[in-house]
Amino acid sequence: MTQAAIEIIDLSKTYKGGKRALDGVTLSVQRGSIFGLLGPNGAGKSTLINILAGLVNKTGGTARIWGFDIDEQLRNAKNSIGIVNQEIMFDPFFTPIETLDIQAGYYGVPKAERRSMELLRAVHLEDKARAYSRTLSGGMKRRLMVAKAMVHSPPILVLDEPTAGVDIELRQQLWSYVRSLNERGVTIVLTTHYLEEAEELCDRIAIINNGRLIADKPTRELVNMAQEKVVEVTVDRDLDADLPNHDHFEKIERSGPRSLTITYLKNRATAGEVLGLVQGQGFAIVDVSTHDPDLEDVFLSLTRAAA
Ligand SMILES: Nc1ncnc2c1ncn2[C@@H]1O[C@H](COP(=O)(O)OP(=O)(O)OP(=O)(O)O)[C@@H](O)[C@H]1O
Repeated sequence: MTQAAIEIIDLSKTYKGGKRALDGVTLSVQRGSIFGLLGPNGAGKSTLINILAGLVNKTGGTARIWGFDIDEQLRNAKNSIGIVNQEIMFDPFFTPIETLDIQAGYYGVPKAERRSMELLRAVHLEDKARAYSRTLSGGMKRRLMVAKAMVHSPPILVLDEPTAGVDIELRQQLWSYVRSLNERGVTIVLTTHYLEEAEELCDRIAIINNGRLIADKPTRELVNMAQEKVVEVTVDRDLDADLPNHDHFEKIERSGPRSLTITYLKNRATAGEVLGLVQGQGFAIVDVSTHDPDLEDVFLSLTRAAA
């Protein structure tokens, strides 16, 4: 079996003062995947990432990065991962190109192998190569952080909330760069509050809440976990106060003179049955559309259940 890109077993962290930020988290990230780590504010995502980055000491469990144990082979572990933190961290008096060169030097990348300009081009900052970093906009700074995390060509890139405060267009650019890295074989781990983003980008999603893992599944499976489905039905005549009803319907509402919005649980009924029940009550169906549950629905129901 190929080794995982990241393997975490029973990872725990209790901060001084007693806050238990991680409580026995076990998960593994497959090589070549895009893995999403989701959770409400304060769930423990940054703590987990900071442990991998060597910025926070764990209080229990083990973590291996690209097969290297963070306790026993820290240098190899660190060389295998590039981390983009939530906070913007670089000297504002250096230019972007200097920032990348210095970082490459820090990782011992020989001058001939440095790809600073190529990295700036990839994050659309080549025209800012020689500007002071402090003059960059927030979105530009974030893209510089991504380039900085990639100077040593790590096989894993971790992004902790990389698009917080970044506008939609820049976010799209950032994600297309992240996708192209992934296509070239880089394993991606990201935390985000944008659930749609996670749904669109990630192959697999783990959710943590209060320091505990509450889900870890392929994205599709996770989305399928939402039981509520909604079907919009247009019928052939005006609806009066007597709406069709059945105990298979969780909720039924009139959304127009001839249209109905029916919510049902997919483990109790199928769309066909729901439509059959409407027809059975004397309505001919003119049009139908369905709404599939998205990650937001799953996320809310899981975090609510675990609260
Ligand atoms: N240095 C610290 N000392 C004490 N408690 C801390 C420290 N850092 C984080 N915590 C606490 O640990 C818990 C987990 O925080 P963490 O930053 O890992 O969450 P998060 O999921 O990344 O949240 P967010 O999405 O808001 O960044 C929180 O209750 C937080 O207040």
